[in-house]
Amino acid sequence: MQKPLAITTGEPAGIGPELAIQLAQSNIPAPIVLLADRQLLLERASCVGIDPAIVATWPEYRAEVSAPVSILHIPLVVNSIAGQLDPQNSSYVLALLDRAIAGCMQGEFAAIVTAPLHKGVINDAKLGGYFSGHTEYLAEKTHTPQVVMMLAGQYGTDAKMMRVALATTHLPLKDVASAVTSDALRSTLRILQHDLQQHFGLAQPKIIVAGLNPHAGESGHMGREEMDIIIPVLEQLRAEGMHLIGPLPADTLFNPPILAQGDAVLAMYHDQGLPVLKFATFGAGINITLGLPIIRTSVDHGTALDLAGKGLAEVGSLIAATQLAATLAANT
Ligand SMILES: NC(=O)C1=CN([C@@H]2O[C@H](COP(=O)(O)OP(=O)(O)OC[C@H]3O[C@@H](n4cnc5c(N)ncnc54)[C@H](O)[C@@H]3O)[C@@H](O)[C@H]2O)C=CC1
Ligand SMILES: NCC(=O)COP(=O)(O)O
Repeated sequence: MQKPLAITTGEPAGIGPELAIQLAQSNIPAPIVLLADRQLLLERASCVGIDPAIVATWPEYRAEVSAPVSILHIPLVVNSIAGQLDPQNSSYVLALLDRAIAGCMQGEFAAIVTAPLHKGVINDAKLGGYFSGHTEYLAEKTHTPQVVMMLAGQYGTDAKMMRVALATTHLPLKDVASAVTSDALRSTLRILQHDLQQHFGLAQPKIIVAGLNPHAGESGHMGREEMDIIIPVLEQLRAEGMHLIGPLPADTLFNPPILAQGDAVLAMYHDQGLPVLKFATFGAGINITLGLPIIRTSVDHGTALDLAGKGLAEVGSLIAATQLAATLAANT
């Protein structure tokens, strides 16, 4: 049998469990295993008016559902109420991830697809060590020195593809400039180019690189990171054959004619690139972690505590992330 995709259902008080149930009813071209507390899934299914008809426990499957689905039961620490965070369940959220990572590394699962978790409540739980997000946690647990966060989605009436990768991920804004070093930028661009070639069939990807400062530093008068770091790195990598455009001012590079010149944008920080991507593609965007030894995709949204347990959350992003994981797994 085809190896299944592991779906971590994320923060139990958020929308992840009910979206996972909806995903299980949709047409996914691969078997899926939902990592969750079984009772939580059944409760949230009834909240949103779905009879999930999933009784199989991984590694069993029931063939009569549209996609072969099973549940890998991991118990909650305490009962979870939709919309109400409880730090006591943070170890449960990490246990879902740890099990999925171990299964992927050992060849049990073909890929991990993550429903959203809540970074704040995991830190509130004080489990030892700062928790930045899935991206950094996956890098640490797979012993990967550097990964790249990229979000992608279709936008506009002609369904153009927008891909936005980040040079830095979950950092306080005050720490961003010092994190944009020559070494980090070089390896980010190499990982981005490699994975665009390997996973997205782009033989010679064109990457548009944003500046860090307003107007890309205005020739050094409005910040020197472009002159001192970004431009030298781009020149070096162009000499190696990479097709790089920029650094361009971030406020104008998302104009459609400029965007059309590249296959992906490298933004210097989270809130430089992602607001544009999410504005354009929200509800169907995908987050993919590049540079990992395993395949990991995710949704473009968070835990949406305001919608949890109400059946109002859109499942499009989780379906898109799962379909991409299935495609990447089939091509690997
Ligand atoms: N992959 C992940 O695990 C991610 C986790 N987060 C985490 O989620 C938590 C909450 O973040 P927020 O900034 O409040 O963002 P959020 O995405 O949870 O919510 C922002 C707004 O979008 C709406 N929304 C979100 N998902 C939706 C969906 N599927 N369908 C319809 N409407 C939806 C919410 O109702 C809310 O109005 C934070 O702790 C954040 O770190 C955020 C992004 C990704
Ligand atoms: N806004 C995207 C985001 O925060 C993704 O975080 P994660 O996938 O690293 O948990």
